[in-house]
Amino acid sequence: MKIHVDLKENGYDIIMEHGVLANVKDYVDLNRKVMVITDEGVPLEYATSVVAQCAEGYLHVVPQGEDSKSLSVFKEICEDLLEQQFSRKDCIIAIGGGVVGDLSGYVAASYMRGIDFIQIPTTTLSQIDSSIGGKVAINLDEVKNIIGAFYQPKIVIIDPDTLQTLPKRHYINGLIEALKEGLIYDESLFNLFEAGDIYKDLDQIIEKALYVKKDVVEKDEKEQHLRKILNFGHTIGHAIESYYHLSEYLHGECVAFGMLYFIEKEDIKKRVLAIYDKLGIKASAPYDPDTVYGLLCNDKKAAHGSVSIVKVKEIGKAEIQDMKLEEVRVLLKG
Ligand SMILES: NC(=O)c1ccc[n+]([C@@H]2O[C@H](COP(=O)([O-])OP(=O)(O)OC[C@H]3O[C@@H](n4cnc5c(N)ncnc54)[C@H](O)[C@@H]3O)[C@@H](O)[C@H]2O)c1
Ligand SMILES: O=C(O)C(=O)C[C@@H](O)[C@H](O)[C@H](O)COP(=O)(O)O
Ligand SMILES: [Zn+2]
Repeated sequence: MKIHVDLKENGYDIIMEHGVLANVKDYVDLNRKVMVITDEGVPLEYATSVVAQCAEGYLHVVPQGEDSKSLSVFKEICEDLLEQQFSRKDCIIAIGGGVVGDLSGYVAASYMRGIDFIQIPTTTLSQIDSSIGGKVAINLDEVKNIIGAFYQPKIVIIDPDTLQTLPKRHYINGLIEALKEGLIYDESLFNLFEAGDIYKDLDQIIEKALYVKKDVVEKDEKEQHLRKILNFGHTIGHAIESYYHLSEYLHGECVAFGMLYFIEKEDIKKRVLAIYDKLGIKASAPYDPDTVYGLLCNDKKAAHGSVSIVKVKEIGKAEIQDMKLEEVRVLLKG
């Protein structure tokens, strides 16, 4: 399957094909220096099989987990590129989840003010969400994605076969971003979670989620307004993720917490909670409201005492409403 993301200067294709990892050379110019970046939790054969297809391939493995989205790991990769004398005509390939993709993308956006970047996502989250749309970033002092850029990949190559080795908790974690997209944009995607099978319907879930993100990013690449809907659940979700030091709960699990605060109707909330039960995920985590409030003020949608909050009043439809931060503090206490 091929989906084209149509952006004026920097549109690109998303290729989704079982077994495509063996043929990356058919889609990407590998006759140059290529730095393949992965993390230690991703089966190494995924990266080595791509390095083997390169004229001059290099492999950089980072530790798994959020701590790799850091200035220190960013610096290590940049130093590696410099040492191997990478030029502007060379490229970076990210093979992994959202951590590897966000980190590698920010390196690609920064090194020599930008070199080619290719995403080969290997988690449900990165195949559904993080590999497209161009949001690349690292964390700073446990604040999520506070240093970053909008930097689109040249191509995204999705091999669903790589998900076969993904641990179940991470498999479920990534699906929450697709559930989010069903709630804010595509009721048929939501219905797949309510009535479908998250294993048998996986390709359909990924495809529908990709079309949601494609549609929204094409309309508002740099998140001036509409794209904020993709941040549904993230205002409180990111704050709770940081509250737990980016380690206790996974990103999608925190988004699941955050979404519930802004689903207006009780009957819809009940349907979402039934899906959480089906997925085996928690609906909340204990926290100190004032601490979470302090973290929430770092939200990139906040300014001058207010924050753009995404709300769902009907399934498949999101609204963006500016709320006083103080109102959100009251909500957190309630
Ligand atoms: N840029 C965006 O638009 C965007 C969107 C959503 C989330 N994110 C970010 O993505 C990150 C979360 O990404 P994630 O959930 O993919 O986590 P992750 O990148 O940490 O990967 C999850 C775990 O699975 C392992 N893994 C990856 N692929 C595997 C495979 N095929 N088989 C076995 N193990 C594998 C990794 O080593 C890691 O331990 C967060 O930092 C979040 O902020 C970014
Ligand atoms: O693509 C977007 O826009 C999103 O908001 C997707 C989110 O799922 C993702 O977690 C993103 O990284 C959060 O963006 P941020 O601007 O809050 O860091
Ligand atoms: Zn997210």
